[in-house]
Amino acid sequence: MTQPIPGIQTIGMSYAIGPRRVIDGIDLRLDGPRVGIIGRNGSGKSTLSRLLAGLLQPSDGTIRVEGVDVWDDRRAAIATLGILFQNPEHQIIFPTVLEEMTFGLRQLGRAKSEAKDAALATLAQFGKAHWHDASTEALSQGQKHLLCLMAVMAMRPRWLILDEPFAGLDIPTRMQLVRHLESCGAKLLHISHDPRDLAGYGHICWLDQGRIRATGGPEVLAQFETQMLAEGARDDLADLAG
Ligand SMILES: Nc1ncnc2c1ncn2[C@@H]1O[C@H](COP(=O)(O)OP(=O)(O)OP(=O)(O)O)[C@@H](O)[C@H]1O
Repeated sequence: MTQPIPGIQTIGMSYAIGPRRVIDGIDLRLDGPRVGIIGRNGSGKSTLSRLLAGLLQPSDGTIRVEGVDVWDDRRAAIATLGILFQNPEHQIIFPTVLEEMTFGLRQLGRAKSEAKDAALATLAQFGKAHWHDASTEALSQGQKHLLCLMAVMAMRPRWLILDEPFAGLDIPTRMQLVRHLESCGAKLLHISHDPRDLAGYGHICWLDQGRIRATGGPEVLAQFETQMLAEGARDDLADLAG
C-alpha cells in the first residue's frame, strides 16, 4: 500500500464566488510543526482556511491533509484536523462546557461514556476540570477561546488550523492561549494578517489576491511587513483589497 503524502497538499486549488476566483490555482506543500499564512484583508485567508478544513468545496483542484480528501471524507477530516475561528461565538453551540466538549467526539463515533471520559481528561490536562458543568454563556471571551481549543484538542487532531484566533484578546489572555497552543501536540497552520502572530514560525506563505505571492522562511514575514508599510503610506481605504 502506498503511504499517504504527509502534511497538507493542494494542487490547483481554486474557489470561485460568481465569476471571481477568490482563491486562484494554489499549489501548496506544507508540513508542521508550525506553518504561517500571512495576507492582508480580503486576500482570501478565511476562504483558504475553510477550504483546508473541508468546510468549502473547491471549485477546482484537490486538497489532501495527511492523505485525507477533506471535502469527500468528512469523518476522516474531523479526525485529522480541527479549526479555531476568530469568533468563538460562531463555534460554541451547547449550554454547558461538557456538552460542548463531547459533541465533536460523538461526531467521531465515540460512545457517550467514552466521549465524556475523553472530554473530562482533556479538561484535566488543561487544568480546567472544574469547568465541566459551567455555563458556556458565562465564560469570558478568552475562556470561550480556550473552550474551543479544548473541544478541538479532545479530538486529538493532527493539524490545528487557526483563523486569526487572537483578534480582540488582551495581552495576558493571548499569551496564555499561545502557551496552550505551543504544547497542544498538533501541527499548527496559523492564518493571520499580523506578522507578530507568526513570529518564530519556520514556514511562511504570503497570500495575495487569492494567490501565493511568496513562500519560505521567516524572511517572508519581513518582506510582507515592508510591503504593508509601503502600501499603508500611500493606500486609500477606498481601494478595496482582493
Ligand atoms: N460570500 C461572499 N460573497 C462575495 N464575496 C465574498 C464572500 N466571501 C468572501 N468574499 C470575497 O472574497 C475575498 C476573500 O475573502 P476572505 O474573507 O477569504 O479574505 P480574508 O483574507 O480572510 O479577509 P479578512 O482579513 O478581512 O478577514 C474578499 O474580497 C471578499 O470580499
